[in-house]
Amino acid sequence: MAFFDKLKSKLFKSSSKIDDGLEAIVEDGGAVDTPDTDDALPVDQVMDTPDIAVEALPDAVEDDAAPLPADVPAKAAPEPVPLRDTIQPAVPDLPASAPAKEAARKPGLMGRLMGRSTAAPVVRRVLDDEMLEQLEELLISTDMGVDTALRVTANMAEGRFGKRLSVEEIKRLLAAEVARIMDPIAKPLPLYSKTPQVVLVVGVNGSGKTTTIGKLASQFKAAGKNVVIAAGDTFRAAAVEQLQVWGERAGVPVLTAAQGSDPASLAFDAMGQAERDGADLLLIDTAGRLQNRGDLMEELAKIVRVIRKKDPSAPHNTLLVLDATTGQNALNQVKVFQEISDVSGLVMTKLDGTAKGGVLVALADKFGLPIHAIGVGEQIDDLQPFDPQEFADALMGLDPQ
Ligand SMILES: Nc1nc2c(ncn2[C@@H]2O[C@H](COP(=O)(O)OP(=O)(O)OP(=O)(O)O)[C@@H](O)[C@H]2O)c(=O)[nH]1
Repeated sequence: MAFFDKLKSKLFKSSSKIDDGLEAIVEDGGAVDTPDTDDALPVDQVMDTPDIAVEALPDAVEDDAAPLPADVPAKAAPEPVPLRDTIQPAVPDLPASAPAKEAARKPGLMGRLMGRSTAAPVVRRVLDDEMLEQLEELLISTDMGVDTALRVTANMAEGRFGKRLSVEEIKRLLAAEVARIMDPIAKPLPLYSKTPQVVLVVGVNGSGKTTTIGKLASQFKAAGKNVVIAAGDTFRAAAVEQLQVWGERAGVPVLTAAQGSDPASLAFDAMGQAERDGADLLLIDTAGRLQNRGDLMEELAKIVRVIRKKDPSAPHNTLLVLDATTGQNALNQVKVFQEISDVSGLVMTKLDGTAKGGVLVALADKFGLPIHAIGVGEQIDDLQPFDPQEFADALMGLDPQ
């Protein structure tokens, strides 16, 4: 619960945008429940979940939850990541608590017969084409993207046209749809039995690569893993210093090279040190200068070539770090980095304080790449495992269920 509160308060900007927008949409053409309208449309009927949503829920959750034998071959056998506060994805509840909540707010039978109201009135609006369009626009404004917003709202509307919905009910229905899209891609960073496991971290400058590596190193170290960091962005002195600070804090060695020197040669040395140290994980930072794509592609390719001399199966993960505040531009970055490297999973940073959190839904919908973790601040604990239902609820501004 504490985790949820934190995520929710940190995703405040996305959720408050949806909050405000939904209030306005429902009030525009909605009406306060009266005894007549209550009787006409029982809440539990409104909240019936279409079959499509029910079927997709349980499957995806089991994948990563099963513990794995220790001696399985590399890449075949991920074990759950030992991130601090790891929360295994829960089977998303069907959106059943909204009716219960709102029913609880309604006056009892006697109260209604006597015309007494014991709670604030609930405004509901009939779901029609116009309202659906408004909902689409609202989701698009959180950077969910047109295609994804259309799909989310269409699924949510299925079987509910002509029914009267309240803000709370719409939030729960939309959250269920979002969680359904996100569920298959919520996967902790897999850990392999083969060590050192080499994790190449890529992303444009400023996306949060350095910070994410620092947080990952600290959290893995705290979980008992032996970690080595290679400060592979040899052009940016500030990035190297930042990594050294994280390294000191976490008690993790950070390998650096002279400014402007060849990152591939640093990566090679780091492989050597990781092997000598018996490290479990080698995290390699890389440059993010997309201005010259050809150069960056060649630089990454060279790093890969060189580390494969020591381990032909490396890198075992290529983590793309994306900045949520860039909104739809993040989609473009995935495309570009998929072209120049073998992206195996995503970390989305800066979800705190942005109204563009919906972009994560668009990413999940479009690329289906695993989301290993999300950044919700600059502190070590602000890198969290990705939980689809909590994310969906926080995005919609829902209270904990
Ligand atoms: N609010 C917030 N800030 C973050 C988060 N992750 C990183 N930052 C900040 O974003 C800024 C850029 O982060 P870096 O880790 O330096 O990004 P980078 O990709 O390594 O960028 P270069 O060092 O320029 O290559 C820093 O000020 C970080 O503190 C996050 O999840 N939330």
